[in-house]
Amino acid sequence: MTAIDTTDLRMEFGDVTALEDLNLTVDDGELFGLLGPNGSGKTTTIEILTGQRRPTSGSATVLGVDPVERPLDVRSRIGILPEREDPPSFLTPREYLEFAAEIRGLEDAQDRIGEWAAKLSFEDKLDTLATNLSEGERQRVMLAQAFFHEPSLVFIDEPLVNLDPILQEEVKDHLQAYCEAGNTLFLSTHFVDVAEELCTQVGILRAGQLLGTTDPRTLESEQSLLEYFLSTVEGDKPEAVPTIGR
Ligand SMILES: Nc1ncnc2c1ncn2[C@@H]1O[C@H](COP(=O)(O)OP(=O)(O)OP(=O)(O)O)[C@@H](O)[C@H]1O
Repeated sequence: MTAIDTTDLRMEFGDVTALEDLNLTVDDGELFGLLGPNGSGKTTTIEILTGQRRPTSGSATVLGVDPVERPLDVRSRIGILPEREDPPSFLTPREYLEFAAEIRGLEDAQDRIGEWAAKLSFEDKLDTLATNLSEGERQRVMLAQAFFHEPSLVFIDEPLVNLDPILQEEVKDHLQAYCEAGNTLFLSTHFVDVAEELCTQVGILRAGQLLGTTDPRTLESEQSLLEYFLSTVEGDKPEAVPTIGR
């Protein structure tokens, strides 16, 4: 089955073409990573697929639903974590997650909140105002809201940003287990090493054009995903691309 399918998806902002006729398919169970330089159209792609932005032309289906015609329907079926999005500063994680649970019609909110706070190690901060949380703690709360209603498809922009190395490893394990259970993950990232370690499919975007997709596990043994990325994008020096450890 296909989780995401786009046909000639195009987004123009005035004279800037953010996406140029994107044709992309992501199958169920894939851990898909969209890699690309700054301004290549990754966020725009996620915004269209999650029903937040109407494309200039072209079409898409997400879990079989058109995100342009039925954005609320799509958003009720998926999880979303945009880049650098925080819980409201004036709410505690518990209050914010209760609010998110109510919107999603979850009846066992307290159980799920407890379960995800334990999984992401913020049980002791559940009743602390978000303004008093560290960046990494806020990212954990946002990860919990993306997953705690158990959607079969989640979109995440930079999943590991601000997490300490221990939690990064735990979140990576979670993301892989989530897809091994048959769910689908759509990541956007600048971190080639993260994509290489986690993803089952990687798409390379440059200036709104999808230049190629590959399964990093099937690259020639002497070719890293970083080399594939650079040769696909333009043959820059490896130092031009950040890795999570930098
Ligand atoms: N609302 C907007 N109005 C005008 N131009 C926009 C708007 N949103 C994005 N753009 C432009 O569209 C292009 C793609 O932007 P987008 O944010 O999708 O890239 P990105 O790959 O997510 O970048 P980054 O890696 O820097 O986050 C860029 O040239 C950007 O300046």
